[in-house]
Amino acid sequence: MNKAISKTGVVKALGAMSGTSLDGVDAAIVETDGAHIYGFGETAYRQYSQSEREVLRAGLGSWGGDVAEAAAKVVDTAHAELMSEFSDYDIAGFHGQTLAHAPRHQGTYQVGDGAGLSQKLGKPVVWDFRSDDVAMGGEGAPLAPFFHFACAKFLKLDQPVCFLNLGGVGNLTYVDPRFDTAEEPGALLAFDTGPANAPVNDLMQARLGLEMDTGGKVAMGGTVETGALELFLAEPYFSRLPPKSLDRNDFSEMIDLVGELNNADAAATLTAMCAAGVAQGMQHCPEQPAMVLATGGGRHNPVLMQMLAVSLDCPVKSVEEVGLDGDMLEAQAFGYLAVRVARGLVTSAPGTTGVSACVGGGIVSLPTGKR
Ligand SMILES: Nc1ncnc2c1ncn2[C@@H]1O[C@H](COP(=O)(O)OP(=O)(O)OP(=O)(O)O)[C@@H](O)[C@H]1O
Ligand SMILES: CC(=O)N[C@H]1[C@@H]2OC[C@@H](O2)[C@@H](O)[C@@H]1O[C@H](C)C(=O)O
Repeated sequence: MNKAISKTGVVKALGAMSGTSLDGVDAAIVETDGAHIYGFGETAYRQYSQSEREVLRAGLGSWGGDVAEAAAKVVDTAHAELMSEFSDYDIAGFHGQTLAHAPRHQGTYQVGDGAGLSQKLGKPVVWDFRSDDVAMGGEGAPLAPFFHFACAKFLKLDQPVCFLNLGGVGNLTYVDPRFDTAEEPGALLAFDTGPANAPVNDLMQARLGLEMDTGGKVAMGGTVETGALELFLAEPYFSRLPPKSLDRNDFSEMIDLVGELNNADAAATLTAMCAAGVAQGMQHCPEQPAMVLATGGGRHNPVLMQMLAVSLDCPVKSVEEVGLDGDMLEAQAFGYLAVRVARGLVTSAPGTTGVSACVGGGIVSLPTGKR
């Protein structure tokens, strides 16, 4: 029996996530029994410094070795600092940083030492969420869908909706809250839609030394180059049926498709590629959702949001419009999933990662003396 937390009842979980954008670590409290959400609590953010970000960037694509070890140190330090700001919680969920993801080949690789973090925080820590799903033949991502299902129930929604995370990579969860549980076939369909902000960020970095196209200001003055957009949509990824997932750099060559364009046209075209990947992906939804709820940093980009509004057949809203926190949803997701793991509940299903049967996963590390 797992003694990380009590077997039943509502607990406070602290989730922490370091996403593909490499901007920083988000941490947030969620109150849950592993099935339902009862409330959300404190949140915090710790930005990576420029030099830390460079170490992480150097580690991307590696499956171990010195660069990965250096990245792991940055991840461990940043998480320990940020999560130490919290004390009132029962268990933590630690996603770590994905350095590489190729579920059908080498697997999936998140750095970060959950056992060490548990010692530092003096709390049970759940980590390595993705490996078991991949070992069972799943994509290992996305994992937020079970949390999205719980959010839809928390919001008392009674029609299908989509959660659309616009991070470095985009991922979509179709949720049908008319089902009782997330495990039931048909309750969830999820997949990565394509690159979201990562190519635009890379373009801004390469051409202007900027981290992002803040407010879509560069893209706003540009014209979408339809030839490049068509070449992008011809990528075999878009004709694959979901579930399916991506590595951050799977589409890094997209930047070459806009190489000849001026900054504004290039940014507009890469932004349009993100929206087009989502529109393409939406065709896989079993029913037209009542709305798309956008979360992640891309929802702050009005150019991207406008492109989505034009290309999707249903309203597109920020999750804030229904009372959720779009900067913290992924961190909350890993807090929620930590409780599921600790209580032996599954965290993915055939409809979310393509795994052959519902599967749990994750390692539970307990601080010394608390076994
Ligand atoms: N004001 C803004 N204007 C335009 N883009 C923005 C703005 N704020 C954030 N973004 C974009 O959102 C990105 C960060 O998004 P987010 O924090 O959701 O990513 P992530 O969680 O690291 O990625 P993933 O979900 O793929 O793991 C930034 O790198 C930037 O591209
Ligand atoms: C392998 C990996 O880390 N994937 C991330 C990434 O970032 C967005 C998208 O690609 C999604 O599949 C996933 O993260 C979210 C939190 C998830 O697992 O739901």
